[in-house]
Amino acid sequence: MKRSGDSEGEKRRKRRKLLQELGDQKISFLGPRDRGFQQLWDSSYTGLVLRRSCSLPVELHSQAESAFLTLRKKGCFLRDLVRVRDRDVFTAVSRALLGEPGHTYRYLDTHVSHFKEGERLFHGEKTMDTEVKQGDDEDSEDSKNSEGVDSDSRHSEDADTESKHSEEGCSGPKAEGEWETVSKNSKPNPKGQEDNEKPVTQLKHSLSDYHIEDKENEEAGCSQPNSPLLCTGPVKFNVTLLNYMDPAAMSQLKDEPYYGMGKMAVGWHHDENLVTHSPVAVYSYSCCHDQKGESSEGGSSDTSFWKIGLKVAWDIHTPGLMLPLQSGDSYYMRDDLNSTHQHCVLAGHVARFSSTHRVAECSRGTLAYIQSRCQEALSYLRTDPETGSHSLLALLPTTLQHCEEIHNEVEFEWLRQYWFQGRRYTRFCSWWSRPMEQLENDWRLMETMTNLFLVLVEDDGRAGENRRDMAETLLSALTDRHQQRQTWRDR
Ligand SMILES: O=C(O)CCC(=O)C(=O)O
Ligand SMILES: [Fe+2]
Repeated sequence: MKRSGDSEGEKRRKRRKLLQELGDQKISFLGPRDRGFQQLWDSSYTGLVLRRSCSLPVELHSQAESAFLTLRKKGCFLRDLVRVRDRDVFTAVSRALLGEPGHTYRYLDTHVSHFKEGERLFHGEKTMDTEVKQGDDEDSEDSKNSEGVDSDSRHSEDADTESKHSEEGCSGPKAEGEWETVSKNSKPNPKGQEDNEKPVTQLKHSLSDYHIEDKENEEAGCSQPNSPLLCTGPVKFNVTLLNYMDPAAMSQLKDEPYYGMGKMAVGWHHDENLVTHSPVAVYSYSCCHDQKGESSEGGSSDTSFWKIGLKVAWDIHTPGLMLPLQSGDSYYMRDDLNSTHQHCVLAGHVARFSSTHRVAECSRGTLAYIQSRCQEALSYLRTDPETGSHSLLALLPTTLQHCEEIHNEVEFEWLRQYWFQGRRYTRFCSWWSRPMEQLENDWRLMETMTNLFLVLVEDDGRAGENRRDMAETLLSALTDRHQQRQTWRDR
């Protein structure tokens, strides 16, 4: 989902220029209590749709809640170490990724989540492995709010939140004893497993259905005025990224810098790596039902609410929009909203889960894809069945170039990404272990190929032109690999 082809340098320049223009001033933003809010929404934030909690079945809310709490209890939410402007930083929110078997999802340059079909918590709904790629937004430094802390702190943090929630009885309609039942059921009992998987799948299906009867919702007081959903759906979401954060356990949240909207759980960003105009649907669940925020003075701008911030990308003149969310509310970013605008998540006072659904662009992100790429490269390698010795079947510079590109792709986009943090998820899901071993074997054969190419160009007996081309191609591939390996070593 590239909004523009700006290079990092250009973005930096643009950002600096805007910040200079802005000086010390904050840009204005509007919330629901402010006059002109709806007009601003209609004129500058079309594509944003709010779907109130009451438009989804009550059972779905309570099932989703059980699923979230069980996942948290099992430690499935992990903070991702992402790459932001050449720095590695931990996301403030903890995440888990669900999706099709063998599919991966990229954001901000790292494999983050890693589950798969058949595992206890996710059968029926599949988990996957996430790659991260450099963000392309102008605010990529805060594109995901993050802080450089040791990953181990996450464990104590999760433990803290768990006990905190129990103490405060912050579990919404469910009492603590019932969470126990959920987690016990989910272990040995297949029926219990299904109970945990279904809600996430069901959420995805409910949110993918665009045919919301506005009239019906209006009567129930559910609809947001002037924000009809177009009947374009249902859409087939292929990625579910779950987020979790307890603000009480997070002491170093950044302040939203441009508008003064408050503390950010997720900084300004565009969602990356989606098919063009993929809608993004987000279900928001906060652990205490925001009663405090609703009734207190200041209402929606009350800091106890979780809120979404939206802004027009590269624009310091259009006011920002701040949308408070009550537990069970969902919102959609439709049409080109995600590419023309940025969004952030503003932390409320209680712990909150969100289930985000998207259509990821995954043509180069599946296991089947990388396996077939490896086969392409290895088709130029012959192994003698008798001796096991290897030889090259094609000796052209273009073949060499092609093989070395695949070699780099499997090493840097898959193996290193996996070993960097994708592997953390093996304790919940071993699905990727075997395929990764196979990819590593393929990679090893490609190392053999590189050595054979090297022997070839070092062979003084070989004729001039071709040998020179081969040497140049090889040198450039090896230099590139060397640099990339150095970057990974530094990480
Ligand atoms: O939690 C939310 O409401 C949205 C989170 C988000 O922007 C993301 O995961 O990309
Ligand atoms: Fe997002």
